[in-house]
Amino acid sequence: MKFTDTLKTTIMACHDQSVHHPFIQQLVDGSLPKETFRYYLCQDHQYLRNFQHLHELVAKHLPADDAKLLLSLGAGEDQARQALHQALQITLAELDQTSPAPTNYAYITHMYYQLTKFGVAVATAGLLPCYWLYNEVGKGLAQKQSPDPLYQAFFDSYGGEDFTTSTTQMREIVDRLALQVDQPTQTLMRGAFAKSCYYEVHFWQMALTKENW
Ligand SMILES: Cc1ncc(CO)c(N)n1
Repeated sequence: MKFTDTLKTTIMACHDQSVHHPFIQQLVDGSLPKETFRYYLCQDHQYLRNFQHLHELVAKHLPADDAKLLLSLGAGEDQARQALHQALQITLAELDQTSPAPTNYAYITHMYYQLTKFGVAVATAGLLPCYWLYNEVGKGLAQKQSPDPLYQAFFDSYGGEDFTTSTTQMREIVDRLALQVDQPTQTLMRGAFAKSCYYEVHFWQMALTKENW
């Protein structure tokens, strides 16, 4: 069994909590207020910027092939996001000026902490739920047809072939890293993964309540 196979129960629990969460349910039935989705997109822009920066930091510690692969993973998502930003007329200034809300801040700082405290293998495990969860949610909701095409486009971008390939590749990177570390470090990798899953679920709640300081 590969290392990431042992994480399946954790990610599927996170998936179940996500699809039952009112934020996702309201995207599916089209009732989510546009203001709430805008809030989510602005917060998520901040999240993704830091997520990308973490990819750059982690890549410095990986063999050249995996470093290149890691840095190529997020490209498709950027394009899908730009389309959503345009549709909702969210400006670059607005995206840049958004300050991370408490849950977002906690998730971001958690990812940096895993890297500085425990190193590259643990940090990379902490980045994996981001791919895996959205891919599972996207695959499950790709055929649902939300009455709001914008919301359906959001799901479709994560359920499609490109993001599925990125998710598989990220799992393979984590599997290769797990083979190179000892058992206690594998336990830390599981811990980083589980904490990120926790924050993923709370990210929906943060958006739904438009959490603020
Ligand atoms: C918080 C969060 N997790 C995962 C993804 C998927 O990339 C995202 N865009 N945002």
